[in-house]
Amino acid sequence: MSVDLTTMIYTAEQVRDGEQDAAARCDVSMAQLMQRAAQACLEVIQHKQAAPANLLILCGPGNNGGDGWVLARLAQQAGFRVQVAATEPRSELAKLAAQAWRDQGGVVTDLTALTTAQIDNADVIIDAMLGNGLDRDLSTPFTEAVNLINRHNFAGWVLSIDVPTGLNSDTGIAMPTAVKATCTVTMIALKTGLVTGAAATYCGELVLADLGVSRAFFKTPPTLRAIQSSLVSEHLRRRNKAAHKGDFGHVLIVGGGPGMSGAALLAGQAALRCGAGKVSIACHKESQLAIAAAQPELMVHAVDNDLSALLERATVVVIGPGLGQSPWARALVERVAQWQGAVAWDADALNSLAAQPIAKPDASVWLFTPHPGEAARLLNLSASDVNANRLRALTQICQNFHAYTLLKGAGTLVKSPQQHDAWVCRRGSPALAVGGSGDVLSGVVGALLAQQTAEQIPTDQVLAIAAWLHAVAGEMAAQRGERGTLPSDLLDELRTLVNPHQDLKIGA
Ligand SMILES: NC(=O)C1=CN([C@@H]2O[C@H](COP(=O)(O)OP(=O)(O)OC[C@H]3O[C@@H](n4cnc5c(N)ncnc54)[C@H](O)[C@@H]3O)[C@@H](O)[C@H]2O)[C@@H](O)CC1
Ligand SMILES: [K+]
Repeated sequence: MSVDLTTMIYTAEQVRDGEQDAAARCDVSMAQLMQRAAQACLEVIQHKQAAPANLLILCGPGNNGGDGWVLARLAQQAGFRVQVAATEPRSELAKLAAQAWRDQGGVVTDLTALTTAQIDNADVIIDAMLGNGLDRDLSTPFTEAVNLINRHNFAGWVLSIDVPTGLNSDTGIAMPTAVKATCTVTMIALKTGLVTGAAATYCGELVLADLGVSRAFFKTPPTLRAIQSSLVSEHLRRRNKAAHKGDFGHVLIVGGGPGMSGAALLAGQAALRCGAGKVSIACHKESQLAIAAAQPELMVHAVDNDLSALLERATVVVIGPGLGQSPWARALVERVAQWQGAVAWDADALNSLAAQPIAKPDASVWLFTPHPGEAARLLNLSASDVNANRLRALTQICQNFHAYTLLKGAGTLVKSPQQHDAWVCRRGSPALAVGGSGDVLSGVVGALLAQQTAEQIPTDQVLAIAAWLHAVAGEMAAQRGERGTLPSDLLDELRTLVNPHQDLKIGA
């Protein structure tokens, strides 16, 4: 069976523990692995830049530096003009590799004396300062080197070996700054910190170098799995030609408080565009007219605090879009929390649960879609605590609330309460960073829940599929410009994406 190695993602500890074992099983020594790591980097450089070009290789104390020292030697042999600026090598392999570079006549300057002129003279900077051994905040001389590399006016490009220096390879957090690479060549396996958190700001293009041992390594179960398009196409097949609307569920969206009709409308439109059989909206009386006028396919009900009749007819509830935090909103939250079925919680519905928790009935399935601020409120933390370790925050929400959870933000994470590993969405666009985007996502979740039976979608895959659809719709809408894309622009794209098997050309 073929495995897409870029879909399985590991912590630094898993890579450290697993790589030695995998290397032994493949009968490869650690020195050979380092040689292969350097060779892989050289191939990436040669692909982008013909020799002779000026390479400046910055080497740190550990084996990340070791990769840099070996690369220096190989690159010089391949005809590049190579300069090395380094700190004292400390690991045995790095010491040997540094000696081999000097034996070849290579010149070394001290990293503490790195100058702007050295940087400006380079066509390519190779960052081999620190890799997955980073265990504390950067300090001199690494901070200064990172700042020099990140200067806006550097005309060349930057290759980081394994992990951009300063980026925590587990959390994707800069400690406190990190190299902004054009390209990161990571060894053996993708690390969690390269795909979530602030990773997208620092990693550039990600290249996986398997060093000939990845397949042995991948026996280790991953911490994250990348959501792939196949998950969508497996479940959203062509519809049965004899289908009727009752087959595709009835979504009840509870939200649309005074002045916030748009949020409920967007959620309702997304649910319709993603294939829900029927969509009702329970909103404040002040919002009813605006929503009903905007989308005739929506059934719009003004509610006080009695949802009983609507809940009886619903197969799925989405609560939160434009709900607000009034006593009216809280009464609806309390009523929905008692309902036994699948409930997608978002926005102020999550804030309400955070302020006054309510236990989930055993027979209910709850799905949460917080952004980091809402996640922080659910966990009684600050948003920066959540961002410091997104995977940990996600896991805690799943456990504390027994809820399937999607944590928004670049590198959206998804986890179910029963499973050890989590999903990461590697797709998306900064175009999605605009109010209303989350409302569309909750409508997508509602539509998938409504079609769960018809399409046989396991509950633990609903949020993963929703995250992918929303992210890719964002990418598609952003093709006309990231800035200024509106959540309503996603609706047409979603319609295309939820019909992956349909050839939309009209025949004779
Ligand atoms: N072990 C392997 O199988 C392979 C490892 N490779 C390379 O080895 C790297 C890991 O090597 P190491 O475990 O030696 O780790 P690193 O080379 O990332 O760094 C560890 C060293 O840096 C120091 N350090 C950590 N944080 C620091 C900070 N903020 N400021 C200053 N010094 C700091 C540590 O005390 C230690 O001396 C990988 O990232 C990869 O580049 C590759 O050669 C491929 C094979
Ligand atoms: K590095």
